[in-house]
Amino acid sequence: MSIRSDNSPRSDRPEEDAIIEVRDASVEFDMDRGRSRVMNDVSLNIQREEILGVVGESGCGKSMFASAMLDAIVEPGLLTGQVIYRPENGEAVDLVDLPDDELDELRWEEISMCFQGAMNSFNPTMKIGAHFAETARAHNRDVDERMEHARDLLKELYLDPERILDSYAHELSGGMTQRALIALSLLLEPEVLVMDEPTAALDLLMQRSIISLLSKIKEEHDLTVIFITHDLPLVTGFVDRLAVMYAFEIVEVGPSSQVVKEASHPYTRALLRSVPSLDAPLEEMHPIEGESPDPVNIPTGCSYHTRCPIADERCEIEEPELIETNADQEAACFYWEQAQDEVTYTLHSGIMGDDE
Ligand SMILES: Nc1ncnc2c1ncn2[C@@H]1O[C@H](COP(=O)(O)OP(=O)(O)OP(=O)(O)O)[C@@H](O)[C@H]1O
Ligand code: NI
Repeated sequence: MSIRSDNSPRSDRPEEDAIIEVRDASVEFDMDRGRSRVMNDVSLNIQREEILGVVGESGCGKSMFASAMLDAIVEPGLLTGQVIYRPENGEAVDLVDLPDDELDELRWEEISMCFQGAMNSFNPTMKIGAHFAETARAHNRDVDERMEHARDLLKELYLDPERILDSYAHELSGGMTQRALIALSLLLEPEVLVMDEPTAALDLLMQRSIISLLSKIKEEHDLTVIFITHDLPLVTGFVDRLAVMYAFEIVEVGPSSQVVKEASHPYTRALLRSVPSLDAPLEEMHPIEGESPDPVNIPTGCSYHTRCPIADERCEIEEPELIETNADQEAACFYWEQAQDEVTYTLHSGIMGDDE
């Protein structure tokens, strides 16, 4: 295994701080309609103990990115590039060419994932408790001792451990199932937790309460969290950094509050503009016009040029790289400075989270 260190994005902090380095990672599917590239040369350092939010429209590749963090792309999808995991005390490994048995060990123990749709993550014929016991057993842990830990985790998530462990998923509410899944993913005390739309099916109150629980759990367990969502305003106050995906690529990344206040990429700006305000009249809503790209037919040049109000000929031909636009902030746009003037948006209350 060779680990390259030359092409890290400029604004990222030194490599030693990164717990996961994603380098030129792509995912392809061979389909009847042609080859489909559903993640396109993504490079990003995930810093130890940060909360990284990954946002973008439905179908832009967020779940592919999440699955790549565990080399868990569904068959027959093919992941290429590098996903280097750097444990605090130990040798770095590239998950992309790690043997299956080592990968199985690393999942849950080092990098854990809550997949999209908590309900489907539990086997309907098994009680919740059996999932915890099974996970401990599969990783050769002392089951009694781990079940004790499971009870503590469930309590931390304001659940009644005995009731939850003795129930089937369908006997619980969506919020309870989701919290039980979070507890399960923390059972083996992982370093990194990847959460794919963990609050999508829940009401706003439950979404907010799960997010505040996650902040607490993150501090207590020194976790690195990758939080995937299509709901930008939900996470801006909670995540340290935001990565914005469009058409299977990261088009902007930077400190969350800075990206929200001074977005560089026209797509990020359009996304912020499209956020509905609770008190604004309907006619003031601005959904992003046009359709999100088809992975079999990605536009040439900048893939956003077909929807971008400031795109010109250059954007149709040349593909923009991520460039630094602000301290620790990068965007993939030739005309990001122009976008500041021409793609306007207003921030309304709520978008920065409750505490700002
Ligand atoms: N098994 C598969 N085979 C082929 N293409 C797939 C497969 N799963 C997903 N895709 C395609 O990959 C692209 C990225 O999908 P992905 O699930 O990562 O999007 P997403 O951003 O997570 O969307 P959502 O917000 O709806 O969850 C989409 O165009 C999707 O149609
Ligand atoms: Ni998804």
